Amino acid sequence: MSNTETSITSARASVMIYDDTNKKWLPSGTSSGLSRVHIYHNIQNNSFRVVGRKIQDHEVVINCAILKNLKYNQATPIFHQWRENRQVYGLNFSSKDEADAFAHTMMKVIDLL
Ligand SMILES: CC[C@@H]1C=C[C@H]2CCN(C(=O)[C@@H]3CC[C@H]4C=C[C@]5(CCCN5C(=O)[C@H](Cc5ccccc5Cl)NC(C)=O)C(=O)N43)[C@@H]2C(=O)N1CC(=O)O
Repeated sequence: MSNTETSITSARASVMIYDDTNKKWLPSGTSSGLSRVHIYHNIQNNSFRVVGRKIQDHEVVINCAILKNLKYNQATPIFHQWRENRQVYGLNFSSKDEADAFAHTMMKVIDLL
C-alpha cells in the first residue's frame, strides 16, 4: 500500500472467490482463513480499492478497484458479494457488526463515485 492511500474501514472476513466452472466458492489465496480487509482511499487520484491480507501470513488475497457501477450484494447479514469483470468476490465476515460497518462505507464510496 503506497503512502498516498489511507484505510477508511477494515473488517475481518474470509475472502472467497466463486469458481464458476465447478459452481462453488473457494478461499481466495493459498489457504482458507481470516483476512483483514480494508477499503483504501487513494487521495492522489481519489480512487478506492478493496485490499485484503491473511491475518496469519499477510498474503494478499484481494486487491480490486471499486468502480462506480459496482453492485454490492448483501446476500446474508454476514456474506456480501460483488462481481468485477469475470470474477465474483465474497466476503464472509466474522461478525454482523463488522459486515454492517464495511457495507456502510462501501455503499458511501459507491455513491460518491
Ligand atoms: C461461502 C459459502 C457461501 C455463503 C453464503 C451464501 C449466500 C448465498 N450464497 C450463494 O452462493 C448463492 C446461492 C445461489 C448461488 C448462485 C450464484 C451466486 C454465485 C456467483 C454469484 N451468485 C449470485 O447469486 C450473484 C449475486 C449478486 C447479485 C447482485 C450483484 C452482484 C452479485 Cl455477485 N447474482 C448474480 C446475478 O450474479 C451466489 O451467490 N449464489 C452463499 C452460499 O451458498 N454459500 C454456501 C456454499 O456455497 O456452500
